[in-house]
Amino acid sequence: METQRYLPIIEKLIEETGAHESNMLSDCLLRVVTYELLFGKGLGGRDAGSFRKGIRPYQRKMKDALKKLKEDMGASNGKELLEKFGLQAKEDPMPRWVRVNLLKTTVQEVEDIFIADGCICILSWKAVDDLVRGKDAKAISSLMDEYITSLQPWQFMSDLHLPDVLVFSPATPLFKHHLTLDKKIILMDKASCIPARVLSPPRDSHVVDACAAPGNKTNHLSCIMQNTGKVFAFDLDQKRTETLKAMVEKSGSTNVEAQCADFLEIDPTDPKYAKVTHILTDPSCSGSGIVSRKDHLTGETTSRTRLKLLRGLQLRILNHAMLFPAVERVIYSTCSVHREENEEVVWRILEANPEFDLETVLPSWHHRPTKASSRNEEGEDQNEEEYYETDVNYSHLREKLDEEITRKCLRASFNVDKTNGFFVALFKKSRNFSNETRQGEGEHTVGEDETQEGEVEGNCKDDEYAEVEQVKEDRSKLMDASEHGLDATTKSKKRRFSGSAEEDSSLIKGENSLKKKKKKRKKDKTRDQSILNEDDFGDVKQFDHSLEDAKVTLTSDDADNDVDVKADVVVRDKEEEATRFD
Ligand SMILES: C[S@@+](CC[C@H](N)C(=O)[O-])C[C@H]1O[C@@H](n2cnc3c(N)ncnc32)[C@H](O)[C@@H]1O
Repeated sequence: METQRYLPIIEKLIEETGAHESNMLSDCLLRVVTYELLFGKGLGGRDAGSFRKGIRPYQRKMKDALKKLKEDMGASNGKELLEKFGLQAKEDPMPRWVRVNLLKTTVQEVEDIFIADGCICILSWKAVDDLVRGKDAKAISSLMDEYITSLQPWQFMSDLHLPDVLVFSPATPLFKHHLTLDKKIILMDKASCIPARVLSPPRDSHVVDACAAPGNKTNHLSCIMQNTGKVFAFDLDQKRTETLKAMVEKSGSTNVEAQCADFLEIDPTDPKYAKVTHILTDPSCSGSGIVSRKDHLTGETTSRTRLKLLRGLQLRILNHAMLFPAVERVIYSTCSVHREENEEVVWRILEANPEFDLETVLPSWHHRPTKASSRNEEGEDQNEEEYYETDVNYSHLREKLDEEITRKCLRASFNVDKTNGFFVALFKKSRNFSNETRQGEGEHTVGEDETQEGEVEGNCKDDEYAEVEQVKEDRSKLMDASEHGLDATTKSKKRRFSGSAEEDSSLIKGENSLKKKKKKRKKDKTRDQSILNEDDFGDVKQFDHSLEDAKVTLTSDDADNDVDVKADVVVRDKEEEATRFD
């Protein structure tokens, strides 16, 4: 790391003295040896013989050049020189994370190629299993931290959590490396490699990548599925879909069908998607976790309105994913540090979809979300009061879900994990909810079948049941409507969002049951009563209205309108995407 800090000075001296023309040391070794010679402990050690030999012809010139540089810059020692170069204040840089594209090569081959290039592998993939065996998540994390902070320039190692990920010392120039250009390695943050690996669709499965461009995770899915089965990859943005398609082709993913489409418009009941069991949702987010941006510190992305809008989109995408009839596992990720886009989304989704439970994301990972009751996760602007104040008071559910989410979801951050800020949740459909149960649900009204109500109550208490049921019914109506084309969908959505919550409820639920539950709920404070009602979805509603308007126009004969409105929706999305993370 120290060599890294001095790198601009070292490179200047190497250039000035012509040492880069030496063919006795590789580029990386030359930099390390120069650092040791000029700023470090020197090259007196017994093992330094061959390095001394390599640098000897330039040793005198280098020392003279450094002396002159210090004089010119008015620095009396190395530390002052660093300051003069403006390097002192630099934070620890991000290590270079690399995912091996297993469709084109192997981890062993990549290790060998970098070693042949003069890099030093301090931990090979072959040694990882033995190293982590018997260790718990906390021990694995601190081991990872020890290794990663000891990485010297041009050194690299295998990751301890993800088998196809390598990590290089910061600033290792990999952008133009032939392995990168050939897409044998993909330069992506370690945290971004977690969702596909955790979703882990088996060979031959059918998978949806709902928000896919530029396609890093799509290719990762293909790798894990060994190019078998099918990945349906969607992205709303035309240009980004082109990038996605290029990525798919160049990276050797042959099982991907990429399409420029709004995932929310994809009909889950289309027979084409009947076998979709795994869905990856990585929707637009504030991007506040991206280390290089740091704009969460300036408040640029933290506007509550913006976060609410994004959360609306994220909720809709996740809810839509859960409508696929055969879906078993849905993974959700963001590169945001905000609870609104992370824990709160999971919270609401769990309540609206009682047939889904959380699964622990990467059990060997230590860093988990902080409980809502304990403040101050780094970088977050929430506090406990705000968290509960802005939302419904979940009473007994609040603690249960808080506990569940903080135990099973995953957080990543630069300070703890040397990655971008990231969040991952894995939803799994519970076995109690077979497809038959689900299809049958639409025909039941609450209260008519106490057994069924009892089953659901296993997931949430009576008071909340009515609202959860309402959302389920909404969703089944949307599915029915989608079978009857655009007009029907529009009508159904209109019904859902144009009327009062009361009107909607009476459309959806058995009157008697509704009255019974409303009477009971009236006793409670208004804010406490619902789990996922229209207010909760205010943000979603806003999105719905925009799509709604679009659809209404689309039903007219005016083809120009058609284009304009579609463009309008895309523009809105693009505005959100202005801060996205690729
Ligand atoms: C965070 S990026 C996805 C990154 C991608 N998963 C990867 O790993 O390369 C979010 C993407 O979601 C797309 N998006 C947003 N809303 C969408 C929608 N309703 N349907 C499909 N794609 C959408 C955006 O265009 C953007 O490309």
